[in-house]
Amino acid sequence: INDSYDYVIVGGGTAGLTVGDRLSESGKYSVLVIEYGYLEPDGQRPGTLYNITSAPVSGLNNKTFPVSIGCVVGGSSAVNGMVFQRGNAKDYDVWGELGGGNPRVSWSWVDMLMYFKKSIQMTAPKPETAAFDLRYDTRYWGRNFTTNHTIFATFGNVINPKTHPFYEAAKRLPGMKVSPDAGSGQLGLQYYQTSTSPYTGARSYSRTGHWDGLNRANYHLLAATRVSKVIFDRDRAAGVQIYPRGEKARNTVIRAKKEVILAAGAIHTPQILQLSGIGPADLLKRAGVPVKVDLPGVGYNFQDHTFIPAVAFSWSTSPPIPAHLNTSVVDDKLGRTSLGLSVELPVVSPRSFKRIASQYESQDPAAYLPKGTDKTVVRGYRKQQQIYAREMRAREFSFLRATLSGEPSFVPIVIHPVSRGTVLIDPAAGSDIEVEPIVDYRAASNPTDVDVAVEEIKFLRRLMTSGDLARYNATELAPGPGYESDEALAAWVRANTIPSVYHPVGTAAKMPREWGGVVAEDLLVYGVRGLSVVDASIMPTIVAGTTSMTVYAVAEKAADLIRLRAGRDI
Ligand SMILES: Cc1cc2nc3c(=O)[nH]c(=O)nc-3n(C[C@H](O)[C@H](O)[C@H](O)COP(=O)(O)OP(=O)(O)OC[C@H]3O[C@@H](n4cnc5c(N)ncnc54)[C@H](O)[C@@H]3O)c2cc1C
Repeated sequence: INDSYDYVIVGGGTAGLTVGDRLSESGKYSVLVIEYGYLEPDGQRPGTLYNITSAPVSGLNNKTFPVSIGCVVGGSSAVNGMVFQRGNAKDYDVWGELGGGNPRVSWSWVDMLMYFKKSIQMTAPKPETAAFDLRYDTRYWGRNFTTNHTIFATFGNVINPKTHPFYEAAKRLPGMKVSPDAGSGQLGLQYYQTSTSPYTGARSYSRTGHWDGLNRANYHLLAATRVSKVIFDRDRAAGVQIYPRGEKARNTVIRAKKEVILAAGAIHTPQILQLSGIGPADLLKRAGVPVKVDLPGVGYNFQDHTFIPAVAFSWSTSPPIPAHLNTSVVDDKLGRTSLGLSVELPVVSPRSFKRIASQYESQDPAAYLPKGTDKTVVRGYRKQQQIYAREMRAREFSFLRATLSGEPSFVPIVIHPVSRGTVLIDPAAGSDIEVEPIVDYRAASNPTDVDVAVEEIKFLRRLMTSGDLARYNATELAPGPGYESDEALAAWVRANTIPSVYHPVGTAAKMPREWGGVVAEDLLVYGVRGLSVVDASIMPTIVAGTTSMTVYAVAEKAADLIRLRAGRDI
């Protein structure tokens, strides 16, 4: 390990290793990735997570919840569920809208699609799945198999035939579409991939795609090492202060000649920024951290998907499976391909979507944000509110995601929540990086999210009791009898919602500074030079799918932006 590098990357997770690989591949720049987790000899150890408990969530009956994030080389991509989805095309167009109009950089769907194709190689489904209406289109994917140094999206070899009756029934619900490809950015029914190597059947993640086997003299990884803060020469990020895991007294500094890149994820990136003096000034003062830049958005705009673990039914007789699909279901190394739904609000709730949109639109934007939220952050939220209200009435923005497992039980996800939480250092802990930040999901703090969840339950009831599936006389087990009124359902939602699908995003948002943004369109942090953020924190709004695929694409795009400015003084 050297004393200085061109690029110092904080966090060897999903984004960190992707950027590290790209910046080092030409051989021109030296790159160091610093990761708190261990480089596990077996490549992964599921369950290697930070030990964080959330603040009590007042909208969910004051319960606390575990905050799961990977703590290992590979970060959350080493421990995640490997469900590999993108958001809606509209999600990225909204990112463009929330960019404030920088003519040189665009984050809209067409631009991001280029990076989805660069970052992920898709392997087509096997002939065994041909009997199903599995739609895919290679135009949405990278198809470069000349190297193992990539991330794979792979279909399983088999499909559970029990999904078929659900597919047929859901397809016939009014307004429902079938997506041409799970990566097309379009809504509807879709069979989707997992992040699995087609060759080995093992997890494909940032370590296998962007570290293992590269052996470049200019690409170093320092594992089991904590970055405690960014250090500055006047207004330029000059490097980071680090210490070996568990040995806080052994501080040293590694210098960055070109840029410090924060890729510590949506929980720890805002923590490091705040402990480096970049954040809401009043919070930093209370914690005794000298203020470098008063940037009120750091740690605000926190979003995650919320879900209900079971909206459950039982059959009196299960739907029959057509003989041609009823082949023996043998799980092989690639596992099964799953079937998902991505549904817009007018289809989830033809009766109530206009009311929900109008009520949401007319809210005072500060009403459900944390007390004392800075006016710039409120302004940014107002923008998001206008966009979300518009999209609640439109057909390109999903509000429900669920997997159709083949069993009469569902896990509905509020995929575009409007509540916003915070990730803030604990002022009582001062500048101690070992004390985890206070993670306040604030899920369901905005009643609109509860309204949407109630409509999701009614949608699933319609799927099970009308149309194709009506004849199987499903009995509802959860919520169950007695939950008819919206009020009763809302109370059930608050009692049963989990505030995180492990998709934390948004805490260092890419938005204009006057809208509470933390990074500009080029991902450079406002108010200093030579410091950028490249991870899930930069998403201004959460996407309608699992988040890792979007993080890979963000990292690929960021690497191009960073290389572009490498010759300039920033
Ligand atoms: C349990 C779980 C299940 C999930 N399931 C799915 C799924 O099925 N599909 C999907 O697409 N997504 C899933 N996700 C989410 C997805 O994996 C994440 O959104 C994505 O990986 C985040 O990438 P990132 O680069 O922002 O952060 P991470 O990959 O979390 O990387 C951040 C890294 O920074 C390191 N770090 C933090 N602080 C410091 C410090 N001070 N010093 C040094 N290093 C530090 C961390 O140890 C970590 O390795 C899941 C996540 C979890 C945790």
